[in-house]
Formats: sequence, structure tokens, C-alpha cells
Amino acid sequence: MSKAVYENIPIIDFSQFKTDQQICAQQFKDACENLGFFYLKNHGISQEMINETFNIVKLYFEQPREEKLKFAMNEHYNGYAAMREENLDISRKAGDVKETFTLGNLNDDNEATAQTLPPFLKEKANSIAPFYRASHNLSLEIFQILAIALEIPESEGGKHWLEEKHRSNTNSCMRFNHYPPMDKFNPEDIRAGSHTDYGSMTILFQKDIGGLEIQPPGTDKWFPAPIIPNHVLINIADCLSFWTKGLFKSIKHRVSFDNENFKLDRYSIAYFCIAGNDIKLEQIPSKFIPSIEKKNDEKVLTAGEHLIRRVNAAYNGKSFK
Ligand SMILES: O=C(O)CCC(=O)C(=O)O
Ligand SMILES: [Fe+2]
Repeated sequence: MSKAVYENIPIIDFSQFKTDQQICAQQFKDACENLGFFYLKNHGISQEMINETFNIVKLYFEQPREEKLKFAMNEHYNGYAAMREENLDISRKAGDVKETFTLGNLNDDNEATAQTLPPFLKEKANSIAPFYRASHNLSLEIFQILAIALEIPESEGGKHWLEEKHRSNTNSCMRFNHYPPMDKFNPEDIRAGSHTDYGSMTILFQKDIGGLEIQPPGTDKWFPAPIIPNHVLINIADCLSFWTKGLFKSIKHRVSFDNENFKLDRYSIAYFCIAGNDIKLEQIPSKFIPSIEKKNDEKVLTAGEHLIRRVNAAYNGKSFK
């Protein structure tokens, strides 16, 4: 039985970024205020590059478990995490039915700066790097549009206010997800438990097999966010919601099994845009956000503090830096 599709996940044509930024900005603003999830078409990242990276990802996960465990997740949250190691919904007992590899920053020579890459991925770094950079550049363009949408005054940084917090020295990372098949359908299991994302914004590439579901604000219902060929899915994450005092929505999503897809491998790639450790999640200067008076001694949460709090909770017993 197929599930009802939530018809209101907007689709935004990103070719307008070059032709009509005002219209584009208005569409982004509406989408971020209502659902915080939307598809982008004409996003500018070549499908060939996306497919090539998915091929590498598949081969990477096909390696023996011992090989993958040699480069297990380090204290900076980069590297390999095995099945059930991450538990995105901490109210559940069993961890997520997935394995992941998180790739931190790459320098201009395509070398990883915060981790030692497994030989297989080191060999492929020259193929992955252009895709990594294209995702990063797309995110910077989106941050520009969001700042235009919020009409951040020129004197405060204008359209570069968000972009400059995500250009360099960030905690942004790319994550490869493999959701292995199960022998039998167990409704208790989940591929990725219900969660909101920890950073500012996520660019998600899905391939072939669906399962992603979103929970629209004010509901407790789940709706599929199906794969639309040649589109990427964007979602607003916690820090952008904090910066905008909840104007932009960071909503719950999960990846679930159903009695058809449980037999199939699923792969996805997420580019998590996460500001640097010391970036304060203070209110964005925007006329759309009602100003809340700050008490003198009030401590402002930083992007780094929020990240550490959330990742430590999702990896029981680990302590990240
Ligand atoms: O695999 C997916 O489609 C989504 C994964 C996700 O939401 C996450 O890793 O934060
Ligand atoms: Fe997520």
C-alpha cells in the first residue's frame, strides 16, 4: 500500500538565482518558514558527478568490515560508524540500521585535514573533491539567497551575513550513508531515527530507494519526501532556526523501513553545513524577526556547543571535541 504523499514540499527552480534573485528569495523564505524542507531543481551540480560519487560510496561500503573499522570515527566526528552505532532518536533502545562515513574538510590538494582517510577513499579523493566543492559552493549561494530573503541590512553584512559564517573554518562535512537490507521486516527497526539536523542547513542527495519521511510543524504525522530525479533536497537545521528565533523551521525527519524497501540497500549522501565552533547563535538582524531583549549576563549558545551536545547524545558513551 503506498502512503499519501505530502503535496506541499515546495520545488524551487534555482536557475532563478542568476535571473531573478528577489523572486527566488521570496520562494526560499516561504519554504523555510512553512516547512523548512524543499527541493531544488537546476541546482548546478552535474548528475554525472553525483552518480560517480554514489558509485564510489557503494564500493567503499562493500569493503570488509575490519577494513572499514580501521578508520573508525575520530574525536572530531569524522570517519566510519558501524551499524547501530549512531542512534538519532535517543528515545529508542536500538541504534540506526545504517553504516556511515563522515568526510571532514578537504584542502586545496584534496587531502583531508581533520582525519586520516582510508586508502580506498584517499585514492578516490580527486573524484570526490569536485563534488564536495560543488556542494559547498551551492550551499554558499543558498546562504546568500537566505540573507537576501531576510533583508539583512547592508551595514550588518547584508547578503554575506550567513555565507561568511560557512565559507571556511567550519564544521561542515559530507556524510555517506549506507542502509543495508534486513532479512525480515521488523517494524521496530528504523534506518535513521527521528531527529532534526544539528547544523545550519543540509543538502541531501538520495538515490533509487526512498524511505525518507518528514513531520510537518504542528503535526505528529509522517509524510514521505520521495526521490525526484535531478533534484536535491534541502532542509533547514537547528542553528538557522535558532538564528531566526524559530522563523525558519528545523523539522523532524527519519528514514523508515516499509514492507517493500527493507530488502533493498539504500544509499544517500548528505552535505551538512555547520558553522565553526565559536560562531554565536545570536539573533539575525532582520526586520522579520521580532527583537527579543537580551539580558546583560545572558550566555549565547555557539554552533560548536550545540553540535557537541547533540552528537554526544547520539553516540552513547562517546565524547567528541
Ligand atoms: O539518508 C537520508 O535520506 C537522510 C539522513 C539524515 O537525515 C541524516 O543523516 O541527517
Ligand atoms: Fe537528518
